Amino acid sequence: MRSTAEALVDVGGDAYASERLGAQRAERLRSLADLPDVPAFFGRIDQPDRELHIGRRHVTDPAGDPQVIDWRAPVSRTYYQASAADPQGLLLRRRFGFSRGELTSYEDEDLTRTASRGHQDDDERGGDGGPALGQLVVAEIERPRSGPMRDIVATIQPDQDDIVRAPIEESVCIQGAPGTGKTAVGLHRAAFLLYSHADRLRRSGVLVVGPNRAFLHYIDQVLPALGEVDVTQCTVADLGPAVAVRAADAPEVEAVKADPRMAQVLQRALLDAVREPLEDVVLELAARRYRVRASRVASVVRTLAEKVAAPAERREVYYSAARARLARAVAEDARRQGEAAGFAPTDGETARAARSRPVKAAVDAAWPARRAVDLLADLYSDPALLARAADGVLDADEQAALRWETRPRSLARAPWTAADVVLLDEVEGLLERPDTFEHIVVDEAQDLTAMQCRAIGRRLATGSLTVLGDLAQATHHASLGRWSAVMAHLGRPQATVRPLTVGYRVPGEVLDFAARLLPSIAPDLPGPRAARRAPGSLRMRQAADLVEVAADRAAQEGSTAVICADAAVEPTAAALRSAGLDVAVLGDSGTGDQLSGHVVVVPAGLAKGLEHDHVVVVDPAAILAAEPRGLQRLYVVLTRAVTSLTVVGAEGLPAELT
Ligand SMILES: Nc1ncnc2c1ncn2[C@@H]1O[C@H](COP(=O)(O)OP(=O)(O)OP(=O)(O)O)[C@@H](O)[C@H]1O
Repeated sequence: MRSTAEALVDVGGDAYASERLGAQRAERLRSLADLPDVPAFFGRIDQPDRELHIGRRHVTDPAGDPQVIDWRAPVSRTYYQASAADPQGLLLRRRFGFSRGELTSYEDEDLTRTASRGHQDDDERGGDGGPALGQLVVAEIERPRSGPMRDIVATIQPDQDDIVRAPIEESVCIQGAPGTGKTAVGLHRAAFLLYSHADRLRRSGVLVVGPNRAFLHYIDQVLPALGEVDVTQCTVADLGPAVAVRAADAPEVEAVKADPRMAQVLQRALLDAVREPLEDVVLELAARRYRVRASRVASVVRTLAEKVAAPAERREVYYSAARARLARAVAEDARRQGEAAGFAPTDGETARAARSRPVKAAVDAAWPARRAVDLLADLYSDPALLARAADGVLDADEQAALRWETRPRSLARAPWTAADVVLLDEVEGLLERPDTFEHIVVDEAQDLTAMQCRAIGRRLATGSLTVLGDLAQATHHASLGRWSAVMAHLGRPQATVRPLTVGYRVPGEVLDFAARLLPSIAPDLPGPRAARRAPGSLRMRQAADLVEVAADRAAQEGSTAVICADAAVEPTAAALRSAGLDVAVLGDSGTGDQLSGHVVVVPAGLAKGLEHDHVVVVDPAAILAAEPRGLQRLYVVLTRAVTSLTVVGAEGLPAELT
């Protein structure tokens, strides 16, 4: 297929057509480029009359006959869904095992055996009564981690496949315990939708929103490995305007800024400067003078203000565009007067009149141009404006929490906080229509505040959402706590919540241990079930044993992370280095070499969503004490391990875990 594409000659009817053909061919070659170590197929299904190989993309022979079927094609579905109990027309499923691109093994499942026989085989039962996993699937899950996240296309499980292939119209919300594959499922769903609805999605795109740069860096190879290179990935902060964050809010201040009532306050503040004019506008149109009555202009201003204040999904007019509309309305009024008097001003003359000085002055007075940063700075530093905008919405204490002592002279150096960026984005969403996407995948969504949800929802004009998260891992104090609230603020309140309960990452011993925190942090959630058990995977050690434990784990195959309270990162790294260990520290940006260092020290605040073969959790008491939701943070860090978890300083574990 590659040589066919390479051999084509880009001759179109003219230079432009030839150039377009060349660009298309380059695109095709790019999508056909092989990634080293990525085999052309990973599975086979045998139907009574044919055998089909399943792979990451279609492969055809020179005659155009399919040799490998794309995993996303409808016929591939049986590869993921068939079981002995419900063979779906298959006789056999074969999984191929590869090592560094070389075929090393295969495993057959005879789907003609009856269900009861299959499930009684000891080696087919999952760790905690979960699904029966073949040896190749277990080997894939346990394969040592290094570097970024991998795709799971060869081994997607039936409950995961249901979500991956849910119809594009359906917004889905997935509540899944740690390591159940939420992130993997969300990314594979993006790839599935891009394949199944290529035209629709390539035009307006797919967006993946993650919690921080380190996480985005960790997942950024998955979609390219699946042949999808045109997906935008960003953090919620990236959605907002590029202002430098120079300050942090106290929790009670952040709680006010994250509250959805702020949307109303900001909208009122924006429209506060809009004035119905008291004076007529006198303007020239096609060399004649006209007077447009103040009452006429006022009525246009009122209508526009109502339209700008409409809920986002029904908003037709944005604040900035309303200025041009107002100017046009004034000029059009003059034109009608001219027509009534027997003149016929042209479109061009009317447009010129709309740009004339008296009309501009009238628009500036009635509907002043605004910038988000000015508006928010005004709101924070002008108590009278704040009182007008927040009247009946925020109480006196809440208003006081927002106030700045003084308005900084330069707004570029203002003490903006992360929550302010979200508010600035809300204002920008009133000023201009944001760029929108046809599908948005939101990961770690349990931590979103109402205002962050609104920022994401605004970017979803008519499309649908895949929302992934675990309420038990919600560490942000202003997060919403209920999926119904998250989905409502995202603008898709009807979404169904689907659970994923089988944990693939964490061995049963470790998962059961961490889950003892659930009654305290998320009593309504079902306990997770581990797909496999690994005796000896959980160990408790004294604080003094840190260096010895880290050295021992680092000597094992796979990645080793030492997770500690954010404030303890430097001393912990220093202690390990002075013992001669090769240590990297994971920073916000999460660059590759930090992730593949021999021992990587991970601040607890950045551990979410990541995983490592061996995890050493240092001083749980400090992690617990570092933040109001310390128990949730501890649950996150205890559920990062694929192979082993060692708690160092186990004497400081909370009562639930001792
Ligand atoms: N069907 C599968 N086959 C092989 N590996 C899988 C499968 N499902 C999940 N995994 C692996 O399990 C690990 C956890 O997956 P993932 O990170 O998507 O879980 P998560 O639910 O997002 O976890 P967290 O709650 O910690 O964010 C990953 O290494 C992933 O590759």
